[in-house]
Amino acid sequence: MRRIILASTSPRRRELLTQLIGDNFQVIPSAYNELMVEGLDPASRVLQHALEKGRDVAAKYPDSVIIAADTGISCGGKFLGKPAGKEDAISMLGMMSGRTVEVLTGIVVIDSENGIEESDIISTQVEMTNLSREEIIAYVKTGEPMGKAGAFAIQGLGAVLVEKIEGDFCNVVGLPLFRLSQMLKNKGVDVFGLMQADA
Ligand SMILES: Cc1cn([C@H]2C[C@H](O)[C@@H](COP(=O)(O)OP(=O)(O)OP(=O)(O)O)O2)c(=O)[nH]c1=O
Repeated sequence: MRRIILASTSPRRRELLTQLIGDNFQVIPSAYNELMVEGLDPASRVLQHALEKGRDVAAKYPDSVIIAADTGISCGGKFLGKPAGKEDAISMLGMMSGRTVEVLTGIVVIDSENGIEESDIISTQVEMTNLSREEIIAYVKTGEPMGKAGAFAIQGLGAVLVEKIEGDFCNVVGLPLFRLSQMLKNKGVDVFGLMQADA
């Protein structure tokens, strides 16, 4: 079975990929600095970041299947990434309060044996509830917003902020598992077969 590598530092992405293929992968973070790409629209930005992360690891690990992703929020066309600190998190959540935002994940699967890349941008519409400043400050004080695009975690306490979504839930967390399963199949990775081996 080909070596599968998740090019990510995200514990959430690791958990999501485990849901799909068990422990049949290695985690090797990319050395790519996400700050390097500027001036792109939100969708192009997450795609470019995902591609750069995947290519960085693919160059170091031949004969593998490399998975990389990048998630951001488009709020009225403005890109929101991970908050720089508590004040930034408060500002982001205030901006999103009562609005429908677009969570965008750029996803890439690279066959580092032949260099063939497959990539996509998956969008989930997320309707945020109205939040008072007191609620926002209380949520930020839990610490959950840090390290999360848009300063919330839908899979955690952040569920309280989300009235409804339209699209893939896993995509909001950080890996669009349905689309990823299709991309892995195109690279000869049979997720059902892998999980049978683990059963
Ligand atoms: C919107 C949202 C994001 N997130 C997290 C997933 C990602 O870890 C993070 C998105 O930021 P990213 O910059 O995409 O990912 P990362 O820096 O955490 O990890 P890496 O680049 O090494 O893959 O936000 C949630 O956990 N829940 C959510 O609801």
